[in-house]
Amino acid sequence: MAMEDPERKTEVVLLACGSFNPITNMHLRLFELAKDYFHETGKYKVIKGIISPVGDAYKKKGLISANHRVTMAKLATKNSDWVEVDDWESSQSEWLETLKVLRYHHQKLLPPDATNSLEDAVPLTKLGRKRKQEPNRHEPVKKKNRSPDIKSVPQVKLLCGSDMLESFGIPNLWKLEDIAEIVEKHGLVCISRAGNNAQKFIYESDILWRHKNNIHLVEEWITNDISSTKIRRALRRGQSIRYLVPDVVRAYIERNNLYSPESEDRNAGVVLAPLQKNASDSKN
Ligand SMILES: Nc1ncnc2c1ncn2[C@@H]1O[C@H](COP(=O)(O)OP(=O)(O)OP(=O)(O)O)[C@@H](O)[C@H]1O
Ligand SMILES: NC(=O)c1ccc[n+]([C@@H]2O[C@H](COP(=O)(O)O)[C@@H](O)[C@H]2O)c1
Ligand SMILES: [Zn+2]
Repeated sequence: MAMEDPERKTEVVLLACGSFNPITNMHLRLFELAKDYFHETGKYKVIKGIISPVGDAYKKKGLISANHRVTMAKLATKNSDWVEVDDWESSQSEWLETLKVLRYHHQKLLPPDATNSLEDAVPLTKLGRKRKQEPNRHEPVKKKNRSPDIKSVPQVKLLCGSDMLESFGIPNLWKLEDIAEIVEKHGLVCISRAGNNAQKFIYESDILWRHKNNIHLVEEWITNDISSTKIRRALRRGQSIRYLVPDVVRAYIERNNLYSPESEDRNAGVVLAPLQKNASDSKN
C-alpha cells in the first residue's frame, strides 16, 4: 500500500553540455548528485546521463580538439553503467545552441513515428499519450498495461553548475527565447558551485522565476571547487593533477602532452561563437 508505484515515476535523462577541457572528477560528481536528488524526491527515475562536449567551433580560449576531449570523457565514463558520452554535438561543423542539443537528445528518445516535427506543436508531456506505445532502442520495453497517465517519453533535463545558470545573464550569450524553452519544455538541474548564488539569480530573473518549478537546485554539501581551468593551470606548471581527474584521463593527457602554454593560447582573441552569432543576428 505504502509502496510507490515505480511505473508512475517520470523518467529523466540528464544532459550535461560544456567544454570538458578536460573532464574532471567534479563533472562526474554532478551526475551522481543530480541522480540522488531526483531519486530522493520519489517522483523521478533517472535512466541515463549524457555528456556532450562542445565542438571546436565554440572557439573558447584554450579549447583543445574535440577529438581529445571526447576521448577523455569516454575514458572517464568507462566504468559508469549509466553515464555516457555523445559526440553528435562535437561532430557538427558549426557551434550549436544548447537548446538544439537538448532538442536532438529529446527527439532521439521519441518513438520513431513521433519524430516528425511534432516537437514544437505538441507539449512534451503529451507526446507519449498521443502516439501508440512503441518500443524504442534506448530502453527495454516495460510491462504493458500502462496507465494512460504515465509520461512514457523521458524528459531530457539540462544538468549544469550554477555558473552556467548565471551565464544566462551575460549580454548576447544566450537568447531569451532559448532560455525560456529550456526551462519550459525541458528543465534545468543546477548544482551549487562556490561563488554562485543560483537562488538569488532565479529570484532576479522574471523568466526563470516563472518556471522555477522546472528548475531543480541541488546543494553540494561536499564542496569541491575543481575546475578544468585549474587542471590546465596545474599542468602548465608541471604540478600533479592526480585524484582530481580519473587516472585514465591523467595518463591520456600525459601520453599526448595535451595541455601547454601553447594550447592555452588557442583561440586567443577570437570571439566566442555564441557572442559572434548573437551579435550578427541582432544586426539583421
Ligand atoms: N566544481 C563544480 N561544481 C559545480 N558545477 C561544475 C563544477 N565544475 C564544472 N561544473 C559544471 O560542469 C559543466 C561543464 O563545465 P565546463 O566544461 O565549463 O567545466 P569547468 O570546470 O567549469 O571548466 P572551465 O574552468 O574551463 O570553465 C558546467 O555546467 C559547469 O557549471
Ligand atoms: N546560447 C547558448 O545556447 C549558449 C551560450 C553559451 C554557452 N553555451 C553552452 O554552454 C556550455 C558552456 O561551457 P563552458 O562553461 O565550458 O564555456 C557549452 O556547452 C556551450 O555550448 C550555450
Ligand atoms: Zn566552465
